[in-house]
Amino acid sequence: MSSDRVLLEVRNLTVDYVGDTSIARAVNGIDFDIREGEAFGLAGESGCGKSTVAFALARLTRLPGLVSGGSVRFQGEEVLSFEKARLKAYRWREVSFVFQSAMNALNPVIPVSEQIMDVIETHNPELGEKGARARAVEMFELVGIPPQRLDDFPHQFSGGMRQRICIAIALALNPRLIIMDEPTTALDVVVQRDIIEQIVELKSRLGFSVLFITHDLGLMIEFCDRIGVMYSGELVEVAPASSILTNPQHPYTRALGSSFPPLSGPRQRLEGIAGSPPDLRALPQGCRFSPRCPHAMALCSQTAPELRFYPEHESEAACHLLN
Ligand SMILES: Nc1ncnc2c1ncn2[C@@H]1O[C@H](COP(=O)(O)OP(=O)(O)OP(=O)(O)O)[C@@H](O)[C@H]1O
Repeated sequence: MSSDRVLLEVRNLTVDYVGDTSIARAVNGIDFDIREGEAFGLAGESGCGKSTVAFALARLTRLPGLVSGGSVRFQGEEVLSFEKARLKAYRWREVSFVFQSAMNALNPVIPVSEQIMDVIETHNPELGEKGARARAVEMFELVGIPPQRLDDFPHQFSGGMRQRICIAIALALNPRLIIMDEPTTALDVVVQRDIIEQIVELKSRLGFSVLFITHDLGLMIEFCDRIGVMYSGELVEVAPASSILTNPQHPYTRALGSSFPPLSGPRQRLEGIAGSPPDLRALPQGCRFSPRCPHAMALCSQTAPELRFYPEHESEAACHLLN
């Protein structure tokens, strides 16, 4: 269960990719909060900026990417101005990351035990080798892998098990926030669901928050408390997962929902979304979705709408049609 206490507060976050002759603003001043114990999802078509946001929150943006503005506050502290030592603690102890390709990041020539213990000992030198091993055993048990296998090499595990090991490493320091960017996409559907169910169970037991990015909208709705929908580097809607498809406020959210097969009920034709997202170097004036929006009005191609809270729907949306 999530509480009302805010863990991470993102305000006006802006991220650019700087080229030789032009700048692409991949994230354009977005605002959202992740609450304590909450699973927050970021949805949207490929290229809308989800991973760019995830990297910026963990201060992992690398050139040509540049966080050019805004604020990211973690428990009230400004992450964007952390010095080196504070950043190191933030990245592991407070926030950790699980990527799609995380399982390939395990070093193939080093036993898994050493790789987990290395993370634990670096951040908790007082535990010593014995203490670190005990913690590694505990983490293996937590993600459902027999601890007898701790000294095996990565290739001795299946893809699903390797991804569980990465989740064990991500959880080893008991972080408050786990950023998961397509954490199970490379795995088969049954293993994906199994791992997600396990993360849900761990989340309710340990109380951490999750930022979840996946193309699987069904999985996201099942797993998340709230979902932010991004379009062309901006948040167009933030709403409870339970109502985002049944009561979407923004035409893009509606379109995203109708391009997604229903989980139950009669089969429907997928409407899809005509057209494609704009080139970041040649953005339309006004609302970025207006050239594809079936309901666009004259105002939409003149003025960009702001994200506003609509209490009757418990959601925020950025659309002139709602005003
Ligand atoms: N290193 C880079 N250099 C230049 N542009 C980049 C770079 N990385 C990403 N971009 C651009 O930034 C935008 C956002 O990309 P990002 O990977 O964050 O999107 P995404 O929503 O996570 O996509 P996907 O779902 O495909 O992972 C895209 O237009 C992409 O082309």
